[in-house]
Amino acid sequence: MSRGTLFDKVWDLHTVSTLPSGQTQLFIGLHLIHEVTSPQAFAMIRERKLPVLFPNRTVATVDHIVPTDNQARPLADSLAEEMLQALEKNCQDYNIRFYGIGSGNQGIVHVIAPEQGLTQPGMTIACGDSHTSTHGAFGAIAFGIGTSQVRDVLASQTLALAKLKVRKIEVNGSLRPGVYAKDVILHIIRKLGVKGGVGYAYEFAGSTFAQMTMEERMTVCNMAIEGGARCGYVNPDQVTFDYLQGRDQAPKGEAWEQAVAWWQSLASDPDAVYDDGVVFDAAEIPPTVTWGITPGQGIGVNEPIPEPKYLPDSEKALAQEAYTYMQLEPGQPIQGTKVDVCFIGSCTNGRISDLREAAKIAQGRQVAPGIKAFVVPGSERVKEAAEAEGLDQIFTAAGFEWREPGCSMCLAMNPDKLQGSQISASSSNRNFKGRQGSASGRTLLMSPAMVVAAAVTGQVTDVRELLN
Ligand SMILES: CC(C)[C@H](C(=O)O)[C@@H](O)C(=O)O
Ligand code: SF4
Repeated sequence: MSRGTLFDKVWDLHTVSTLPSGQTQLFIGLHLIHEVTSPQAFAMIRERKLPVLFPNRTVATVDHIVPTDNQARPLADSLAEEMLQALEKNCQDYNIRFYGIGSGNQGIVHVIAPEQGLTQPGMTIACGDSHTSTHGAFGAIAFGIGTSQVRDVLASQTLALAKLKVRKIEVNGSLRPGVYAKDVILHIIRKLGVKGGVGYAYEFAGSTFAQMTMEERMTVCNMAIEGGARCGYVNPDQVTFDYLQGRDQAPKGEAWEQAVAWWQSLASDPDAVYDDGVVFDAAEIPPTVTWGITPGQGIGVNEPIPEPKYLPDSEKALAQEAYTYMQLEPGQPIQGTKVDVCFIGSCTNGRISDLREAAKIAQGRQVAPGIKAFVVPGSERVKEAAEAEGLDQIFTAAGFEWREPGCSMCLAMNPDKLQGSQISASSSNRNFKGRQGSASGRTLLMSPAMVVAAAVTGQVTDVRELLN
C-alpha cells in the first residue's frame, strides 16, 4: 500500500511479486557495474549458463583500480590490468555498454551515470557499490548490493528485498558562508549516528535541499549510506529537470514533456505518511570535520575533540579507539591539526562544482611546504570541463597535482596511498582505519573547500577565514 512517499510509489511500481519470504521481487531499471564487484557475478552466471537478461539495462565503467597518473595500457599493476581485462571481456561477451579509459565517458560510476542522464527520477538503480545511494538525488530509489545480488540482477533484472521504512530529514533555511552540502550530510550523520538509518530510506526535504543544485544533492545522498540508510533521495523538481534536459540519455522532444509530468507525479505527496521525521536548521550547521574513525565522529571545525564525559556511554568505547588510532587528544581543538596529504576527488566531491569551489579557495594561494596535495576529477567529462574553464591551471599554479579520473585515494585500490600514519584532509566519504592505503593512515573528512584550506595552511583550518 502506498503511503504517498516517492519511496513507496517507486517501490510499488517496480514490484514484480511478493515472495513467500515476505520480501519483494523488485525490478531494477538501471544496473551499474564496475571492475571490483562484478567478476564473480559474471563467473556465477557463466557457470550456470545463464544469459544477461536485459543487457541494455546494465552499464559498466572502470574506476577503483585505475591509476590517476599514467593510464597507458597495459596498466603498470598487473592485477589492475587483469581486472580491467576481465570487465572488458564480460562486457563484450554479454553485449554490455562499457565506458573504458579514454572513451570520454569513463569515471567513477556514481559520477558518470548522472552526468550522462542515465540516472533519472522514479527509477530503481542498483550497483555493487555502497555509494549507489548517490543517484537518489534525482528521486530514484538507488542502493548498493553485494556480488551475489549483482548476479541476480544480471540474470533476472530483479532482486529479492525487504521494503525499507522512510525517515523524512528536513533541513530548512540557507547555509552560512563556508558551509557546503558535505557539511550538511556530515552534520546529519553526526547527529543521527552511523547506524541511525539502518532499515530506513532517507528522504531529504525542506528548503535547504530545495535550494541545492543537483551536484550538492548528490553529495548529500552519496553519504546516506554512511548514516546507515541504504538509500537516500530528494524529490524531483525543476532543478532536477533542468539538470537532466539535453543530457545524452535523457528523453527528448515529446517524450521529455511526458517524462517530466510522470516524474512530477512520483514526488512525495504533501500528506505522505512517514515512519519517522527529524528537522534541522541550516543556520546551525558549521563547517564540519571528522576527528575519528567513522563518518559519524564529526565536529564543527571550531569545536574541541569531544571528551568522553560529554559522550553517551554507547559512544565511549569507539571514541577511545579513535583517540588512539588517530593520535588525537580529547579536549584539544581539531583546528590546527597538521596534515600531510590533501585529496580532492571521489564520488562524494569529485564533480565540476566541487572543483570550482575548491579552485576559488586555491586561487592565488600556495600549497604549504611539505604537503602533498592533489585533485582527481570524478570523470573524464569533469576533467574536460575543468580544463576548459582553466581550473587545472589554478590548481597547478597553487601547487596541487592535477590527475586523471578515478576513485584514487578515496579507497586507494590504486597507487594513490597514504604512507605510514600520514594524516589526510580528504573530500571523500569514509575515514575507516586503513581506508586510504596505509594500515595506520589517518583520514579527516571535510568539504573540498576545507581540504584546500588545509592544503594551503598545512593544518585543519576554518575555511571561513579564507573567504573574502
Ligand atoms: C569497492 C566497493 C565495493 C566499495 C563500496 O561498496 O562502496 C567502495 O566503492 C567503497 O567506497 O568502499
Ligand atoms: S570514489 Fe570512493 S566511495 Fe566512491 S565508489 Fe570510489 S571508492 Fe567508493
